[in-house]
Amino acid sequence: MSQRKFFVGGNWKMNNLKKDNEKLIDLINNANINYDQTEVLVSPPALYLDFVRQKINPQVHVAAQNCYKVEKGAFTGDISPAMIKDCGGDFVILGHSERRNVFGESDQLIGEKVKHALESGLNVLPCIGEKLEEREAGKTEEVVFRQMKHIADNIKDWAKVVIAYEPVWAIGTGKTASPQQAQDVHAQLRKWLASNVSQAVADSTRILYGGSVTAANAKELATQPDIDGFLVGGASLKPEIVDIINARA
Ligand SMILES: O=C(CO)COP(=O)(O)O
Repeated sequence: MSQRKFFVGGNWKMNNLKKDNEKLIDLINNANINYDQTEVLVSPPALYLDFVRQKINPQVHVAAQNCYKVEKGAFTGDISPAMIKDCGGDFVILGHSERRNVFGESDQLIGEKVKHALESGLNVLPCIGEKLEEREAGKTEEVVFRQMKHIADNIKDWAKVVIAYEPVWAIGTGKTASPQQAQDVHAQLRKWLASNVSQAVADSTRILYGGSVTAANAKELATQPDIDGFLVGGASLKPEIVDIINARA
């Protein structure tokens, strides 16, 4: 188990209306959570950032699920880091596999978004991960290292960065990576950071695992030395998120 502070994020994706958000907020606000031990983040759809920020425990980070790479302009339908901050958000998830694969975002664009979000003063949570066919072709490392490089090249202040490794084949499928499979990739990513950024950054940067995390599998995943927490989708909409947050408690 690492000395890095445990970190659990709930990516609500495009789910829930205000009344459901209120229930989730109540759940988290009333739960027994040791915030000295675990950092907690929730990521509602951007429309609800303000609403969630007003109501949730101030110790909980509030993240947008995406943003664009400039502060303002003629980009119909998009939002900027300045707007996220204005609505009380302090983090943004970037490069989620659904952004990459459903909305066609490139490594290059994700790198540019990381750069602008950091320059705007947000913390960033960039996501990387291979598809099933890439894993089966033995290309997992090649893919995640390439994704990581486009992100890392745009980061100056690593204290504002938490990485999520989310194998695409494990997202929303009920197929979690085994603790060993996840640990292996996390260890390789940390080695990559040591060689390509610095040993200090490799030692201090949290690498979260995401992909079908549940209360049932979180505890064992959380014992792996290079897994520093989770980015949770489906289970973050249910009461079990509290058990996942407390997986190391
Ligand atoms: O995409 C994810 C979190 O960002 C993971 O989603 P699930 O936990 O639903 O598999």
